[in-house]
Amino acid sequence: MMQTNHAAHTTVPVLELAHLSKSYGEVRAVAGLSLSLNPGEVVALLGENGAGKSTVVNMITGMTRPNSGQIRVRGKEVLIASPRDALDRGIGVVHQHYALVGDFTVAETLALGRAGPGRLNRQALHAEVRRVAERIGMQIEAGALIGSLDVAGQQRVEILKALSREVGLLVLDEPTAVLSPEDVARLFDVVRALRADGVAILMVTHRLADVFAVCDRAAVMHSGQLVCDLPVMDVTSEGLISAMISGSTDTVQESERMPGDVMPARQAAPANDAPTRVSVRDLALRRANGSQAVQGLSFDIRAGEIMALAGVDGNGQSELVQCLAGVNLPDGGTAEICNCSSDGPWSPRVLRHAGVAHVPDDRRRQAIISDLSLGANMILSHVFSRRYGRAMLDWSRARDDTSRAIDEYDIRTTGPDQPIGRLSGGNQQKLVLARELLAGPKVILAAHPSRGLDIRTIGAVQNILRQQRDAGAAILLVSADLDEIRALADRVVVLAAGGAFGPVDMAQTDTAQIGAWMAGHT
Ligand SMILES: Nc1ncnc2c1ncn2[C@@H]1O[C@H](COP(=O)(O)OP(=O)(O)OP(=O)(O)O)[C@@H](O)[C@H]1O
Repeated sequence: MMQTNHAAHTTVPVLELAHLSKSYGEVRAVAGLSLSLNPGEVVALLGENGAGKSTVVNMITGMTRPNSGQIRVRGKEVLIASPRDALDRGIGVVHQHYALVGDFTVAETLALGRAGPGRLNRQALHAEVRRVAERIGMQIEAGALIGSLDVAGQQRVEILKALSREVGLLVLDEPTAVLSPEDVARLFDVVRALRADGVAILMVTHRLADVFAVCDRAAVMHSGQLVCDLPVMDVTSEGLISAMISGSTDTVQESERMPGDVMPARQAAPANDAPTRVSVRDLALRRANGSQAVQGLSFDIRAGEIMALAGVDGNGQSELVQCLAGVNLPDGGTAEICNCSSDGPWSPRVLRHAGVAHVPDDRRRQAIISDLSLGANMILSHVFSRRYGRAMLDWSRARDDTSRAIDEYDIRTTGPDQPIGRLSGGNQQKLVLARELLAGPKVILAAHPSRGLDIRTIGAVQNILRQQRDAGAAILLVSADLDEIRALADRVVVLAAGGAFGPVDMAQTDTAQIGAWMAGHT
């Protein structure tokens, strides 16, 4: 178990990074970064997309090696050779993408990867899960199947997994991005319990609310460098935003801001006679494992309207979006999009042809091919439309579109020929958005469009979605982020606890009500 003795807290930092640098070819991802974390300290690591945060995490957790500089764990210089080596040294990490196996129970998951058959004693394992969970006030059932847990539950398992080892530092990579407000509050309770236990926490986040809610210090990166490292009580949101955007805590010049910083008013409510573009009636959907994901769901989306589909991941949102994108057929009821019906021909090809754009929720598995260039990834969604030619590929048009997207979306890359897997996560997401919105779609299925994006880019992306809406697109916005829903949606439907709440006009509800529905309360 991790240390529990407060008397054992010393001033020796759990982790010290000294002049750490990492380059990928010409790109200096991290340049001379020094940062230390004391026991029981919660430090936020902030920065725009491509600032170098993941590279720092990767070096700390043994995913990649620094080119120069030192890493010291409890005062001793170390070379962290692998993720297992990091764990052996007391450094645990909870990534954004959980690598859990659905058929195992929580207790079995903790046992995975440990040597020795004696370890698989079911009772002992269950007792261990309960012991670790209770100590940090976490609610979790040792016998629950991973596949039956929602995303917040799976995150709790990942935290438990790390804590079942003797962890002095826990790295949380964008832990709140996928959670409902209630689950965020629960996570923060766990973070506070860990802090009280002397565990240091490094939290990578794009959300300033996380910083002020639970962090002790805020460390901001800009272009690979640490430009601010201050106690949270000494910083303001404006100062942090300035540091992220310009690398200085001085006030940001107007010219440095992106258009999204200013939220334009709604141009006009969708006309009552606007055509219905998406219609879902009594829809039933199953998960891949056969369980019921959605039942009795009905709503319409008209041209020029944004409907938010709120809820914590795992409550049927993925199944719904995949059905509306033509990947799956409904298990019951019907879906109609732009005069195509799920009772007739229904496939991604048919629906793309009808004008449907799709920003999937799982970028790495569904939206991009990492080894291919940005230009080739640009082509992926437009193969059926023949935008880039029929028999011969119009490569120069694809490159032109990609170059324009790089400028418009401020994508940090060496150019259209760079493999997309080399970009930071946020910059990959920007290319996916640019590609999907390129051809003026009639319907946009946008699953977590701003997940992983920095605060400036989120504003810009929200403005682009508003422009598309004003140009007549019908938009289904899948989101767990109440600020995003409030900023964009005209109406909202919530999927939670196997049921659907709404749809309801945003004017007729408030974020407290939506948050309560997301938690499954009526
Ligand atoms: N494997 C790689 N090969 C080449 N370049 C890389 C690689 N990984 C990261 N980079 C580059 O290093 C820089 C820093 O990327 P990093 O992923 O650390 O940023 P980040 O702050 O985590 O961004 P985000 O918020 O978008 O996740 C970027 O310019 C990125 O393109």
